[in-house]
Amino acid sequence: MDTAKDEFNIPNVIVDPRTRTQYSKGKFLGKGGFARCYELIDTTSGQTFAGKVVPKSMLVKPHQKEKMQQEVTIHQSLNHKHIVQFFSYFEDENNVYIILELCRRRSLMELHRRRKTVTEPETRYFVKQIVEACIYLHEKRIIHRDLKLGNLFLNDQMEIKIGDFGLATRVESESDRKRTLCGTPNYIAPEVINKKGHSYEVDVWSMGCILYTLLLGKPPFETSSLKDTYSKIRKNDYLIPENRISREVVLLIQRCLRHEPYDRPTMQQIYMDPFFTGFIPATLPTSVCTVAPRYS
Ligand SMILES: COc1cc(C(=O)NC2CCN(C)CC2)ccc1Nc1cc2c(cn1)c(C)nn2-c1cc(Cl)cc(CCC(N)=O)c1
Repeated sequence: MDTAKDEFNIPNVIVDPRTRTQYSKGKFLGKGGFARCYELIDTTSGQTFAGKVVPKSMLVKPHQKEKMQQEVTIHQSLNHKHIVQFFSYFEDENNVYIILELCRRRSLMELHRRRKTVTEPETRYFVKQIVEACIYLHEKRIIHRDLKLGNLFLNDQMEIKIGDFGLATRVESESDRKRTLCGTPNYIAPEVINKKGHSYEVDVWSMGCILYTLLLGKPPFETSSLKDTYSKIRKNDYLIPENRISREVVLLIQRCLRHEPYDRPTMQQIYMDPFFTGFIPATLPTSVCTVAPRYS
């Protein structure tokens, strides 16, 4: 067995001791938090996965171990068309490995960066899939808490797959309000900044930010400093140029970005919103990663 190691102590052949599956290490895909992500190829089936690799040297403090365990426990429990499939989790002497569904078209972040704004039919197509997955999560009493373009992965069929449950949590009861969030969500809700209790409504807030960013080309509260962004979020200070997008989606964004959590719609109510009565393409070509589609 080839035990050659590169600078990150990842052997070129990785073995899952439980299933005895052998993976060869492929292309570096990117990094996030403590993790580095690689293509991992099952040497028997030839199937390629996204392998998140976390050095154990990064998991020394108890709360870091607990956070990793929480991510695995939650992600392992999920099974939905629009959520990244969790396949396996194992470790060797140096690293922890999480074997996940590979999404070859990367994420909405790259599409957004390339396209700047997307059309309303594309937005309905993507957001409908995200909301279906969130209805499933909230029914299982799970809050994702870090819905953002970079966590909304895309497969070769241009289907959405929600990933990265590193900030996700389980709500103990319907009245349970979470008080802590260790980490900094990208589209952070005001009740999290103000350290009030928070719950499912933080994912709805993120949906408002995602809708705004896809359609208008930049996030609603963006400034040059985190402090100023937090101040705008606290004051609910954002503008929607109403002449550029339809009335329905202006109203939907405004409802999702209401300062008070209980004033926001549930995911089910978003799903039933008039915005989704507009044209929704059944599929999208991969060309939308670079150019707007022409609807026949
Ligand atoms: C073929 O599939 C992919 C390719 C690429 C890619 O082309 N990355 C290039 C690699 C070379 N450098 C120079 C530019 C980016 C990136 C992601 C791919 N797929 C891909 C990546 C995936 C997943 C599924 N599928 C999952 C699940 N988790 N992660 C994951 C995990 C981490 Cl820790 C970091 C990143 C990178 C940040 C990001 N949001 O893309 C991703």
